[in-house]
Amino acid sequence: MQITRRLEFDAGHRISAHQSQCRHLHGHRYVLEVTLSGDVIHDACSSSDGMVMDFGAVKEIARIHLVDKWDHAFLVCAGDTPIVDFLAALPDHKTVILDRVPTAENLARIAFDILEPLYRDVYGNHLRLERIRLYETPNCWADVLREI
Ligand SMILES: Nc1nc2c(c(=O)[nH]1)N=C([C@H](O)[C@H](O)COP(=O)(O)OP(=O)(O)OP(=O)(O)O)CN2
Ligand SMILES: [Zn+2]
Repeated sequence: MQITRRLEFDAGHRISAHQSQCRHLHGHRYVLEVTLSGDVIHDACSSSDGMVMDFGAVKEIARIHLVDKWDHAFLVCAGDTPIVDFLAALPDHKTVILDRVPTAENLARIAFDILEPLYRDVYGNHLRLERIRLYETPNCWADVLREI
């Protein structure tokens, strides 16, 4: 069985080498979809009876380990030095420095790699992170799928 939990957050970014608009500083309301697979729990004594994982618990893991860190942050590549230096000069600015360009593809990959071990076997019901889908806009998204 598969379940999906959707979370949303706001963040700024730019793609400095982009030929068009995206080289400018701008932001998105990102949508993160976390898709898990696992066996449905059959335990009348458990609050998760009938579930793969409680949607609230799915959200808490993604919120604590990813969304709270990226929400209202500026996501910047370490190599984008003018912006890294500018943001460092702003007192207490929420900046997330990444080792790669903050495209939807790269952000989805980073999200998958952070979250995958955190969902693995949480309930002993073969729970796995199957897919991270990250919407950069309502029309543009990237998927990272579990490979093994
Ligand atoms: N493969 C990718 N292409 C682009 C990315 C990306 O992350 N991966 N990012 C951008 C820009 O950052 C921007 O977020 C996308 O803007 P745009 O193409 O304008 O998307 P919209 O949904 O706003 O487009 P509409 O034409 O208004 O629907 C660019 N490319
Ligand atoms: Zn963008």
